[in-house]
Amino acid sequence: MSLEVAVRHRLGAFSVTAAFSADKGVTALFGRSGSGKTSLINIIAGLLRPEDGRLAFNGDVLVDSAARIFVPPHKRRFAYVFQEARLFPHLNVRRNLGYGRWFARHAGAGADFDRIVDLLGIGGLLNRAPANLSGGEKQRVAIGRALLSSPRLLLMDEPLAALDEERKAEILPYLERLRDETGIPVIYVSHSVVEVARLANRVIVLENGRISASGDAATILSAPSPAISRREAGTLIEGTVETSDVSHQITIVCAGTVKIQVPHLEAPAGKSVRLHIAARDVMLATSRPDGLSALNVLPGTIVGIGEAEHGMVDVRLDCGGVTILSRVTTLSRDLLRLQAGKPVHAVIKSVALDL
Ligand SMILES: Nc1ncnc2c1ncn2[C@@H]1O[C@H](COP(=O)(O)OP(=O)(O)OP(=O)(O)O)[C@@H](O)[C@H]1O
Repeated sequence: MSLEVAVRHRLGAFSVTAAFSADKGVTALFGRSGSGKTSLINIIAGLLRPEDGRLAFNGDVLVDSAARIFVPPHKRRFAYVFQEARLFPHLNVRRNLGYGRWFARHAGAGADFDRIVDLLGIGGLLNRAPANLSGGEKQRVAIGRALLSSPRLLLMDEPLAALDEERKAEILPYLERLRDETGIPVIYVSHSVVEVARLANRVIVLENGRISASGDAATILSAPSPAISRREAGTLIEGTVETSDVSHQITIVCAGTVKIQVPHLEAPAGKSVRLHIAARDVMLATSRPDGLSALNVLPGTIVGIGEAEHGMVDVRLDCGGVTILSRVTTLSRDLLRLQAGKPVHAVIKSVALDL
């Protein structure tokens, strides 16, 4: 599949100008609040008609301002999942799901009801009314309804933003299954590094209505960017599960020449995993520390040190071919005489797991 976008649109004082293409897998539109993500996904959905530009899906032209072509949303065969589930309150879950299927029948493509119900774990909810579902369950039903319309492309605008951390964690594995098992390409709007790190194959960074960077998730999320808040800055590491120590509930993940211990994973050896290590969770030591409870202490070399901001700097390290970012105070930088080329040890306090 291929989605080609080259559009320009003004909204009051704000304008979006973006050109990119997306293929299979999950493409994240990533950026801070107000950067234009929703405007851009609405243009793709057909909810906004761009003043200028062209949009094509698999060679099928959906928008061409010069040729006055504008295919309306319902004829694009794209499904849209919003921040809130927007279920029909008077219909039970089965009938809400059936609504998506009704569209699919009319589009001539049947979708496998049981498979999607199973994929999203909503089999036990079919006779319930939306009012009696948790936020996470409602959102899973909304995703199921979208999938049952047999879309050519699934558009998701911050589908987890309205949920608390626990509910987000509950839904993320279902989104991963959706990505890995359905083959439906997804455009996923988010401002969360954790979600994008976990789900996206490719990331398009938006700033002030313009694309400021794009590329694979590991590269984009590991590079300094105004789209990434200082709280979330860090590095994304691609690794594979090596072994598990069940008695200590620890799994060892290999990334390049480095081994990283993480909380126990129910995953077979060889499975690919992504780890997100936030810079604020990495301390530096100029010699190997002893008697420390942190499990991961990686020797490395300083590659570079960023600009000071609010008395803090980001120190970029090469640890056996793996890039790690550490946030330290400017006072520590000076006391430890940190500079490029200096060998140090990175003490990792916690690793976020992105299975
Ligand atoms: N109809 C409109 N008229 C004028 N300005 C608009 C209109 N719609 C959106 N904007 C402005 O365009 C900018 C981008 O909005 P948009 O919703 O696309 O950003 P976003 O990145 O999705 O933000 P958020 O993450 O907060 O949803 C904002 O400054 C917004 O106020």
